[in-house]
Amino acid sequence: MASSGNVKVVCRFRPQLANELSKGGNSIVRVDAGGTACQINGQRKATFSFDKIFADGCTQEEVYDYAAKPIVEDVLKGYNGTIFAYGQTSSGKTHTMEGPNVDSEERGIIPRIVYNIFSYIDLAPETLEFTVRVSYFEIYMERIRDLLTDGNVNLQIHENRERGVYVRHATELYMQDPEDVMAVMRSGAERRSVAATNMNDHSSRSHSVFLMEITQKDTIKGGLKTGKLFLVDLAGSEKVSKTGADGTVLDEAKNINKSLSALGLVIMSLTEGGNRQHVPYRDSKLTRILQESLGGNARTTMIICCSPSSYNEQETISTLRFGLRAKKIKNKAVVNVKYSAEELERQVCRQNQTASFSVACRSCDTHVRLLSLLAR
Ligand SMILES: Nc1ncnc2c1ncn2[C@@H]1O[C@H](COP(=O)(O)OP(=O)(O)OP(=O)(O)O)[C@@H](O)[C@H]1O
Repeated sequence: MASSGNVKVVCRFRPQLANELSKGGNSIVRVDAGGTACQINGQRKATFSFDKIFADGCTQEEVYDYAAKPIVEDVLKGYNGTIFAYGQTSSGKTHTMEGPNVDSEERGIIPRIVYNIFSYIDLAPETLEFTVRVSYFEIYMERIRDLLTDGNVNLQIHENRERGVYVRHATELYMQDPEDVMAVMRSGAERRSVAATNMNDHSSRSHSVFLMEITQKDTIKGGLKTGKLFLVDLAGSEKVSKTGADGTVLDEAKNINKSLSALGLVIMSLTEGGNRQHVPYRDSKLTRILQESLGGNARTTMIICCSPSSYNEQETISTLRFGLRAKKIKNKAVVNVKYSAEELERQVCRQNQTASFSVACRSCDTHVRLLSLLAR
């Protein structure tokens, strides 16, 4: 089953932070009552529309319900899904994806997804057997580092027909319950590259990718359905004059800005009348890993995180423009299913029986045998 659709773009404004207020920043954003348009009333006046806009004061649950829940439902039907957070440094990406505390109402999208997937599994019929596999890595200075083990610091990206684009030798762990996943996330988060800057005491210096792969086997009909879910917390773009970056933090900032530019170029080629035959996915590790999520076989939601403060007006407008472009990307998602030989036979027979011209039994048998051989 295939379905085409645009990337869904959700915008979230966080409250003003102390450092913005201390610089005399005032809120320049007004979100309309319908929650799909916002006005920026700063030095520049502009209006932007998205699938949904959350003003500061919205809850983590509201963001999850709109931005993530439908993608989780799709992944459980066998589609690939991606949710990623984009925005300038300290705009609230990690707050949105993980939250400040995974054990409270303030928990972010990833812990909510994990608990929801396992409650779905608990309620599913016993004839379905599930496996949940996770990996967790970061792209730091254009190198892929495994966050689930020490020393695995320069992983390579490969592609084949079976798996599509994947990170070779990334640790993959099978999970039994949500607490397992949360423990894995916590230990991965401890390995993440974080630094203090003038804009954020815990600024992520890498793009992190938390990948969950859910496979369901129908023990009666046979056949396997697999949905891959990419949960991506991007490093924030930053103006080094504002973050005060120097030394390693400055090198990190240059790499972050470079890979975010590569992401911008990919989005530009997929939209704005660009040449879809030559989308520069290979220009950065980030865009290569997100290849299927941007213009490919996935349901994708992008959450653009913004500051409402006049202090960050320019960055907010540039993030909102980025979101507008991303909204034009078209994906074509298909259910990843492998039928058993028996199920294929049943389907061919059904098709032959409903065809308007009748096919001789002998010919039908021939087809059935051929397809079941192919399926083995
Ligand atoms: N919706 C929110 N409500 C309350 N506080 C928030 C919200 N969003 C972000 N914050 C606070 O703002 C600060 C920066 O948030 P966060 O670290 O999530 O930003 P970020 O976009 O991930 O930054 P970076 O790109 O530098 O890693 C944190 O102290 C966080 O707690």
